[in-house]
Amino acid sequence: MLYIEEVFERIKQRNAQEPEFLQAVEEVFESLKPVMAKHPEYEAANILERMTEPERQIIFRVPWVDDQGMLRVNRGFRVQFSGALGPYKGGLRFHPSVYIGIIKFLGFEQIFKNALTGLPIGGGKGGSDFDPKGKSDAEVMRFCQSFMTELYRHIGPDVDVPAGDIGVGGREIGYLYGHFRRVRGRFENGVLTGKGLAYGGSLVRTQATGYGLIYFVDEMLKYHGKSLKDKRIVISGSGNVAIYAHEKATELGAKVVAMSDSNGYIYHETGIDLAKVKQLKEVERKRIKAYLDDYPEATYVEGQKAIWSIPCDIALPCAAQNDIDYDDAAKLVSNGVIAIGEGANMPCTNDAVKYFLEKDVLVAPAKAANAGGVATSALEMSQNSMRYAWTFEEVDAKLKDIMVNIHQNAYTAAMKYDYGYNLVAGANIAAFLKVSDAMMAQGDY
Ligand SMILES: NC(=O)C1=CN([C@@H]2O[C@H](COP(=O)(O)OP(=O)(O)OC[C@H]3O[C@@H](n4cnc5c(N)ncnc54)[C@H](OP(=O)(O)O)[C@@H]3O)[C@@H](O)[C@H]2O)C=CC1
Ligand SMILES: O=C(O)CCC(=O)C(=O)O
Repeated sequence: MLYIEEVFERIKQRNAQEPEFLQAVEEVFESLKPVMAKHPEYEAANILERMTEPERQIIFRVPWVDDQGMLRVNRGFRVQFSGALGPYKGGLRFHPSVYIGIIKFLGFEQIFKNALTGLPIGGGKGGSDFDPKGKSDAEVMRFCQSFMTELYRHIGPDVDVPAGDIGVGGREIGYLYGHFRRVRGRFENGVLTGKGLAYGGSLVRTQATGYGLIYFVDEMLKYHGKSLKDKRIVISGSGNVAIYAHEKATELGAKVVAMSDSNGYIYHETGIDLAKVKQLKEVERKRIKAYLDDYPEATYVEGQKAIWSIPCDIALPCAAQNDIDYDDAAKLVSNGVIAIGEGANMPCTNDAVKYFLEKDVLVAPAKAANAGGVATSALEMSQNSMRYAWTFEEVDAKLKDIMVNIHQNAYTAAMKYDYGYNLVAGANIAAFLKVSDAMMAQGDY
């Protein structure tokens, strides 16, 4: 058996209850076969087994009191996966589906994504099975304070720097930072990113993942002599990534005809009014169905999956993992899709990605295409260290440069290992080489 297969067998045995983590590892290992064949030194150093075992995993109790005075208990997680390139860096997800396997898959992906940014950040991820939906601001605050009461001892600007992910946005980061400052007794704002502008946040961080995704997709299209102009786009989700992907895609001449939340999707043939979606989601925290109150001519369909039956040129899954499976991929292809931009983490199953590539659909893989968020977080860390703030235009220009470079590096790595224009393999390889060389230089850890 090849080394890569032997290691995967051991990983399967050790993590049998974590299908999402195994899926993420399998996808990376598949890409690495020619690299391992060419570089026996990685096998000799058992790099793959080291890279797939987190450096540290913290699981903790989060008790909090709801508005009725009931004491509730959730579970908190922080997985510090790899510190080879810099402080652990990655978001916090608050969602009822969260368990250790989700946090490990996200943390594993984050190692590679962060390496692709070219900035000095390691990979980590955290979160809780707490559901912020339907909770009052006071309940969310009490939860965040209790969560930070444990987390604060494990993080720091040079140790581990959390940020947002699903269910964690500006409100939650504010409560988390307020409590960190209280228990630490010092203003140390480089400990979290995605902060408000008044206390050390960076301009463009809110927009960064969505904008970065579109900069990457645009680069991919340009490489093939195409552009976003007049393209029909379907986006799943209507959260942070989805909203700012819509904003930038529209600015570049595309038309977004559908968006969703976990209850269903809206379809609006003349183009979805983003200002209305922002008001519903960022201000009122309502369901996407309420879009019809202002636009009765639009359609609302219950359930998430059917959104992929809508004919489009470009599909941007920006909600959760495994959103597009093989059947969805087949529908998208038969309706003429030309490109997929993965805004979410691992939004396509491995067989869906394979199918798209077989059918010559351009795939912008998540680790590369949604790296703009964490890259801008790293820019926020730089500004905090300097006690300085760049303008919107300065940060946006850096973000764009980073996305163009990631595209170039993924493409170069794919070509070098005979994958052609396969950015899924190219991104995995470029990131792997960077992390593994840092690990080799640092000895046997
Ligand atoms: N924020 C960031 O900077 C980055 C985010 N990502 C990834 O992008 C994706 C979206 O994140 P973000 O926009 O920040 O999150 P938000 O919480 O802002 O939005 C998530 C959106 O996805 C919808 N959704 C649909 N199905 C699910 C499901 N099963 N589980 C959770 N959400 C679901 C949510 O609907 P509802 O409200 O009904 O739950 C909501 O519209 C995630 O995969 C995240 O990991 C990647 C890189 C950076
Ligand atoms: O900004 C960050 O640190 C992390 C963003 C994130 O969670 C992600 O890239 O998936």
